[in-house]
Amino acid sequence: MSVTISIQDLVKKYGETTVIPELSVEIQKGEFFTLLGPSGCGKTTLLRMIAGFNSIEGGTINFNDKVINNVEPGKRNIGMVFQNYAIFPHLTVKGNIAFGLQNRKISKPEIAEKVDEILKVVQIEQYKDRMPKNLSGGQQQRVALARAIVIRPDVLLMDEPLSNLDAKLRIDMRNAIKEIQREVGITTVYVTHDQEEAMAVSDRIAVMKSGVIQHLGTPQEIYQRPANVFVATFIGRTNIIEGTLQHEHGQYSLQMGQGYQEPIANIQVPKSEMKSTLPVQISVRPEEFNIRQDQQGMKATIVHSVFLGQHTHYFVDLASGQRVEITQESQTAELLSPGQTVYLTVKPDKINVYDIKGELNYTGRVQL
Ligand SMILES: Nc1ncnc2c1ncn2[C@@H]1O[C@H](COP(=O)(O)OP(=O)(O)OP(=O)(O)O)[C@@H](O)[C@H]1O
Repeated sequence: MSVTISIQDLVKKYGETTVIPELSVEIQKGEFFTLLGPSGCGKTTLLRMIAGFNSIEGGTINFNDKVINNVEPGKRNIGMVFQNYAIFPHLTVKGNIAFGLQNRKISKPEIAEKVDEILKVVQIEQYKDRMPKNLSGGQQQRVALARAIVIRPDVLLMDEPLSNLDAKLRIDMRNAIKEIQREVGITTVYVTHDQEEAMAVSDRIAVMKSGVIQHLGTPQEIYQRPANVFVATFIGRTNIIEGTLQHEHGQYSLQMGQGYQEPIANIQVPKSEMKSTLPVQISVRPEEFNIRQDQQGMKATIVHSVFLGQHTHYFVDLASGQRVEITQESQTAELLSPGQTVYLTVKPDKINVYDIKGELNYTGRVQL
């Protein structure tokens, strides 16, 4: 029941093209682990390798201590849920869920008991005798999930399971999936390109680009200290601003925009790159700016505002001409008007400073 998945130096090639070059990761027992990244980054390819549907051109996949590279898919004890449900249209809900058990030499009363138990877990007991065509998309997806977990798999693999559902149902279902996964405790690998969905369900996320894991961490770590500019811009919204990092008497300060300099702690620049002035890219999330009227900070001009109830979203031009997005709690004070001059400061501990290529986060833990 439930395994650790260790992936070592895994390589996937299609003909001459390498889609995954030497990927290593360890997915913990019972963990909800998500592969997140843009279309074509190799999420599905990696999931299919874990399932056994794709050949492996190098490296190993282990379930606990056992190498499963050459174990056929049917013998890996895996449950799978796909985007298109893949439930049998000619079987009832019960029939669909029982299907996987009927091949497993389990007695009929025992099958009925297991099916009833799972119907409760995924909360579709009242539909057990219905045909799939008489169910909503969300209910069909619950059937698919029930069918995948009723066999008590060691690993649950899900590939974009919610993408066919409408926006509200997607949110309800992702909460349901998270709850059910927690209840049954199966090691789960989940594929999505939707960063909000990934943040909502995952214990840890691997953000991928071109077959390479760019950042592996908890949703909080990935949001607050993205490893590089690609991750910072892929997860949530952010502003990337050019600036310079000054180093004097062992202290760092950040120059951003005209006339705005802020001492900054927790900076680690590799010795080989250290200069007294280093051009950098700075990532500031919209909610980390302070808008001020007291001439402290970067001078900027309000372009327009969008009132969203609890929050107001401002588009603001810096003196350099760069437009940034700022989210503020809507206060009782009046909205700032287009054309109005304001001053911006940022919370220094919340910003991320990257090398000029955007590849290395000087603010995070980096290898010196
Ligand atoms: N059978 C195949 N033959 C050749 N190339 C393939 C094959 N399957 C996938 N690829 C390529 O491998 C890369 C990774 O594809 P994959 O489907 O794993 O991406 P993905 O991250 O799951 O994308 P999406 O979110 O669009 O499903 C892509 O460049 C794709 O074109």
